[in-house]
Amino acid sequence: MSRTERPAADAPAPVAAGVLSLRGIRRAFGDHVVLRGIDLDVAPHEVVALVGASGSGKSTLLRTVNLLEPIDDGVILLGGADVSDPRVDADRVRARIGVVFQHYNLFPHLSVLDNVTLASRLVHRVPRADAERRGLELLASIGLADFARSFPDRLSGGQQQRAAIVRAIATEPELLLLDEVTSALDPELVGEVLALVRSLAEGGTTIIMATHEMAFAREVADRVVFLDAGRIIEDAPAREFFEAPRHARTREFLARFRGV
Ligand SMILES: Nc1ncnc2c1ncn2[C@@H]1O[C@H](COP(=O)(O)OP(=O)(O)OP(=O)(O)O)[C@@H](O)[C@H]1O
Repeated sequence: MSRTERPAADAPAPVAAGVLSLRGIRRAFGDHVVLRGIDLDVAPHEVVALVGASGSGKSTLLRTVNLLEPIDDGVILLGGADVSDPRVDADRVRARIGVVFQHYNLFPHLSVLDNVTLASRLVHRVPRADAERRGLELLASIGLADFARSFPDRLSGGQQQRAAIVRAIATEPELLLLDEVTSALDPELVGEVLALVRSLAEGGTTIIMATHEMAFAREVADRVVFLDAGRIIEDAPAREFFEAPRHARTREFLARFRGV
């Protein structure tokens, strides 16, 4: 299912424009300042894990990237273009970003295949036959081809979440945002969803994933960004983040995840 192979580990840093750059992102709900000036750059093929305590602002940050949450201040560059400009068509920006939330939001009244192909057909105007061919390939790649014509309620939670993930990549987005995609699953279903995320990461998909799965972040992410009360406290290569965190707040946070 990979679109682009990830460059070899020793390849030079990509010279292409970053996929995403955030500068000074600020968001408050009334007096509650949730994002306090976030700067973040994501390069092509990078997998960034966004970690932090509950309420630290991870979901809000992902929602701002997808323009689902307005910002009070700052700039969002997607592929080098300022998409935080109020004159920008938010739907067109969203069409370039795949998003999967904690609760798999498949449309219950559409077949699994229609769910997977909907955005391609309606937003990207891909002919139905082509969209369905691609959708079936994607469903086959996650072992769900036999459920293509079923409604989502025939699937387990893990199967639904995997279908939601392939739906998000069916349009070949520039960036995939995953917001705690395993948090609502029974523990025995978590592994199958993480395996799919791992294969996308290995295939070169650019991903930002908010997660509480520290072992997974350590294994799959290139970088880990630690958000604490709306600020990025640490932003480091995954190995360095877990083995030699620089900040006391990071160490405190990681101490809660024994065995990582
Ligand atoms: N629409 C809203 N109105 C008011 N407060 C909000 C709104 N959305 C988020 N918040 C607040 O913003 C803070 C950050 O929430 P957010 O969901 O971004 O945190 P999080 O790090 O993703 O947490 P979790 O790990 O529990 O999902 C929380 O205090 C939350 O109550």
